[in-house]
Amino acid sequence: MWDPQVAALAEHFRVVRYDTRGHGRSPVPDGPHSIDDLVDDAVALLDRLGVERAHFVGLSLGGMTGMRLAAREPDRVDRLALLCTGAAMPPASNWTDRAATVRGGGTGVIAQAVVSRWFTESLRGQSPDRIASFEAMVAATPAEGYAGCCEVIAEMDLTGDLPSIRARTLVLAGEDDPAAPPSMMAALAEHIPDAELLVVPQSAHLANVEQPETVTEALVQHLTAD
Ligand SMILES: O=C(O)CC1=CCC(=O)O1
Repeated sequence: MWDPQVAALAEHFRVVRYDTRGHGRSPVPDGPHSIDDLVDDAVALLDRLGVERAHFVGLSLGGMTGMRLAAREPDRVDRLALLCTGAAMPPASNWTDRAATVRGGGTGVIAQAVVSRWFTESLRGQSPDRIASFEAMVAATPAEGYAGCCEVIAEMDLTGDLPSIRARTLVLAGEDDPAAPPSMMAALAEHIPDAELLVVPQSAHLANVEQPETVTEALVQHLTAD
């Protein structure tokens, strides 16, 4: 997911990417899981790598992990970048219904609908092969891993954490993101004390993929600024 940014970030930083539990090449532990479990995973990874303090960049569920990490473990987070995410995503039934659907039929049955919210209609029309590769990625995600993370979002409300985030924070929204619209992102920027909001035009939920130059430049600027 971060392929478009990694080379530019690696010019400045040691870059570590990881798959959230239940996704990609990470294990699918028994649930139920909570946002604190996802934070425990991030802290365990930092500990394993001997990293005391890091910048954290997260999109969607990764951003939720970043918010909770920065609020719960303020000494471990230097700067924070939150992309296309929210402190809560009600109603919970959207997520518990989705969990039930994938447990019943696998992630393949939702792949097309999910990815249709990740990119604008314009990109979907121009790059069907790219869209197909993201649909394949969703369809390859273990059903239990995906469902367990849907339940994390269903249960999660980080609204009370926002004022205690000390990290300087970039809040980056996709202008056309139906999942985390700019109004939701503006609320994050309003309640996190040292936050700046950037709305990226012509992008939906995966703004970093659809507008890679704009997002990479914003991240490098945010993470390297004095
Ligand atoms: O895939 C989606 O439906 C969009 C989304 C919102 C939060 C999240 O983790 O994914």
